Amino acid sequence: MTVFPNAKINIGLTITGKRSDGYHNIETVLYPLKIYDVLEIIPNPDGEGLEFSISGESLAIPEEENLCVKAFRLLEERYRLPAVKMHLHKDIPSGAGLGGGSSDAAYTLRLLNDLFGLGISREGLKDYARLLGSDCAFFIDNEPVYAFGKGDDFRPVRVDLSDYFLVVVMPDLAIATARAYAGVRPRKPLFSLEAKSSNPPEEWKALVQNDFEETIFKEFPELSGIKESLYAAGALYASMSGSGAAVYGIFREKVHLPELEGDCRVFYDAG
Ligand SMILES: C[C@](O)(CO)[C@H](O)COP(=O)(O)OP(=O)(O)OC[C@H]1O[C@@H](n2ccc(N)nc2=O)[C@H](O)[C@@H]1O
Ligand SMILES: Nc1ncnc2c1ncn2[C@@H]1O[C@H](COP(=O)(O)OP(=O)(O)OP(=O)(O)O)[C@@H](O)[C@H]1O
Repeated sequence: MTVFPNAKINIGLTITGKRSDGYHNIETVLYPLKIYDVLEIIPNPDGEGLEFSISGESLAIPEEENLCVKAFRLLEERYRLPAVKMHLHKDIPSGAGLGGGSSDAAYTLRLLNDLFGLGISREGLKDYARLLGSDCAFFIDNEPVYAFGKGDDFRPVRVDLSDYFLVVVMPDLAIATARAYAGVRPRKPLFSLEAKSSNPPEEWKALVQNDFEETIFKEFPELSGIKESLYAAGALYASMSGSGAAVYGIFREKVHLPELEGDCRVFYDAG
């Protein structure tokens, strides 16, 4: 069986406090993108356990560190899983703030559950996903949500970008999430993002911000340059996604940005 783990963007991101478990409390809106990896899992009756292979963008991590493998191991410890062959084709840029690895993990849980009839509920899958990373649980339902706590408690949100043209720009730069969090001082926002996101994208520029931008843009000014280029090209709203390095722009009409394509991967109509 083959599935297509998708990426996500963060619309706004406020870091509201440091938790006793070393993580941070945040609020953000998570929104699914039409940018995909490919994940195939097939029963392997002549084999044992998990045979894993990967293609596409290389990750330079040991196999057991891959979030797909971690997801398999998590279920293997709790359920009788038949031997499988798993292949992951990476196309979502990694270290981008696009949730690629998190999505791969969530889709591995969903696929094993469906393939072998494990009977795990949606909420049960989200609880397993929470053990794999803060962004993973979002990809179980994969709907736009207002996320809070560690970023894996959700409330529905009415954000619909289907009438807009979303461009995602990915420079040749990977940013480690932990390092990005270490650089930001928490703040208490006057108004919650949950309220602000009910405004249309035309009003977000003055309302909705990503708290990582200040420190990340100081270290990587080219990212701020991309954001400004998107506004210069007519974006209604532009922002870095999550802890970066991807920067996205929301346009009313279709655009083409050849000036950005030289040094970056540009994904058009991604929303
Ligand atoms: C930046 C976001 O992508 C926004 O959606 C997420 O908050 C990060 O999600 P993620 O990549 O799945 O992050 P995890 O793999 O859970 O955590 C990586 C590291 O980021 C930091 N981290 C992550 C989430 C969070 N709420 N507070 C944190 O401080 C911690 O140092 C953690 O060790
Ligand atoms: N299947 C995978 N795909 C991508 N990265 C993976 C995967 N498994 C483990 N990783 C590791 O996780 C790190 C972060 O992966 P991921 O793509 O989720 O982060 P990201 O793009 O920064 O997204 P976000 O920070 O929004 O979760 C990578 O740098 C890589 O070392």
